[in-house]
Amino acid sequence: MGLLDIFFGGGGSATEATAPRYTHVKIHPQVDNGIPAEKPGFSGGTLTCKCATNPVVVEVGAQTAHNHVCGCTKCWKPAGAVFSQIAVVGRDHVTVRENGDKLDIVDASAAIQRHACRECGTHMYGRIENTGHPFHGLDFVHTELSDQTGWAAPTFAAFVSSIIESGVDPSRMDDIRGRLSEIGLTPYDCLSPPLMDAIATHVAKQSVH
Ligand SMILES: N[C@@H](CCC(=O)N[C@@H](CSCO)C(=O)NCC(=O)O)C(=O)O
Ligand SMILES: [Zn+2]
Ligand SMILES: [Zn+2]
Repeated sequence: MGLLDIFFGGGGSATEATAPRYTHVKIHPQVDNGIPAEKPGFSGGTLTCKCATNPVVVEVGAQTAHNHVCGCTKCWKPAGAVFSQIAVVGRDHVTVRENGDKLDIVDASAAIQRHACRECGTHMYGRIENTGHPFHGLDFVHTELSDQTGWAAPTFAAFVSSIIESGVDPSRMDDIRGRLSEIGLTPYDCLSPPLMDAIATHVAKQSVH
C-alpha cells in the first residue's frame, strides 16, 4: 500500500460498511441499543426518581442541550452502567413538583450541587450556585428519568479516562473508546471542544490582559 492509499483509504471502497466490532461493550442503557431520536419541537417533560412510593418528581419545561455520556465519578449512573448520561437546561425551566422534601445536596462544595433523593440515591438535578462559573444558569439533568421521548440525543462522551477512577480496568479503555466512537459518541477526556472553548472564552473575558 502506498502513501496515497494510506491517506485516502486504499484497500476498501468508500461505500463499504464497517461492521460494529464492540457491541459486547456496554456504555449506558440509553445508548447501548441505539440512541433514541430527538424530536423537533420537543418542549420538555418530567423526571421521576426510582422510589416505588412517593417518588420525587421534577419538571423540566424545555428541551435540553449538550447531552452527553459522562465517565466522571460524580455524575449519577443507573445500576451497572459505566457512564452517566447528562444534559443541561436553563435553571428557570427546572421545578420540583412532588416530594421535594426527600432531596439532599450530595456535595455542597462541588461546582455542580447535585440534588439527590435520599431514599433511592437518584440525582434529580445539579445546580451551579457560583455566579462566576462558566455554566452558571444551567442545571444538569438525566433525561432518562423521564417517560417522554424526544429529548436531545447524546452527541459525545466526556471524562472518559475518569471511569478508571471508578474502578474500570485500564486494559478495557481501547474497547470502551472503540465502542463510543462506533456509536457516534466521540470520546473526550474532558468536555467536548465547543464546551471547552466556551469555558476558555469565559475565563479569557474574566482575566485582565
Ligand atoms: N476526574 C474527575 C472529573 C470530575 C469532573 O470534573 N466532572 C465534570 C463533568 S460533570 C458533567 O459532565 C464537572 O464539571 N464536574 C464539576 C462537579 O462535579 O461539580 C472525576 O471523575 O471525579
Ligand atoms: Zn427516590
Ligand atoms: Zn460527570
